[in-house]
Amino acid sequence: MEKEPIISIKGLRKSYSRELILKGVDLEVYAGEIIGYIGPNGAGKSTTIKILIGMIPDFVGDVKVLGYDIREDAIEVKKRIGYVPENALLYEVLTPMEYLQFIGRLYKMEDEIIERRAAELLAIVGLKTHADVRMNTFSKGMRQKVLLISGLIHNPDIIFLDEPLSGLDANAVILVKEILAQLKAAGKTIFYSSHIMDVVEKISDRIVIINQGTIIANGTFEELKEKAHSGTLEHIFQGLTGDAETETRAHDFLQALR
Ligand SMILES: Nc1ncnc2c1ncn2[C@@H]1O[C@H](COP(=O)(O)OP(=O)(O)OP(=O)(O)O)[C@@H](O)[C@H]1O
Repeated sequence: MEKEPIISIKGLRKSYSRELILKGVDLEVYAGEIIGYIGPNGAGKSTTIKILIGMIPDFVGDVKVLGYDIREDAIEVKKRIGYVPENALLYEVLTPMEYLQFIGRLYKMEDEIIERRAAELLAIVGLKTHADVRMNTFSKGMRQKVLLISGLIHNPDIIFLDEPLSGLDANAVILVKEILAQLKAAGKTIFYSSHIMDVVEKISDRIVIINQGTIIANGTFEELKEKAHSGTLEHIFQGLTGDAETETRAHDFLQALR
């Protein structure tokens, strides 16, 4: 019997006002995969992820996550998934501990478990001494670490990460990469969107490239490399998304400053 996908997207179209942003996306993701979802600025990556997590309900097409229709059973899906955005409205008057308590309670976790996990996770990412400090003084990277924990604290089955490394220092990036690898080893499914190509290249089982609302490539890094006759994901990306005149554009930029 064929395995059922854990995420199934069929004929997904999404417009903002009258502009068609997603132009018929079809994609299946299987349990335990790490999907690297990449594309140029404005291609529709965040829009796809927001639809998958039930944040945007008005779209055309069929979207199933964990077997649930996302339009009909968004609450069931939300209980079982985690979402780490690039930027989110952190309640800055709160401390990380207060914020994580708030998030944990939304997931109906017991206070004792929330506190234990939050304390452990904050210590692991180097925020032990900041657990009870208001976040309005935090750097971008410190906020990002809190967001990362808030997306994982309920130990979800599928994790959606939208540019999760934003603002993180090199050590934190290495730590997050290792955490993702271990989450995969623990059987989790990871849907990962980022512009940092070398990380996507290293961690993804499968890379999906979206350009102007359409999926233009879907395969393992090795498969994409073979098709594109190119050595790095950065070059494959550049070749497929058509921005080959970087040098001329940089030159024009400087000319315009004169
Ligand atoms: N709420 C909104 N209202 C109107 N247009 C929107 C809205 N959100 C996104 N868009 C538009 O939809 C398109 C896709 O945006 P999206 O955020 O999905 O792109 P992305 O691939 O995640 O880009 P980036 O790499 O820059 O984060 C863009 O043209 C954007 O301007």
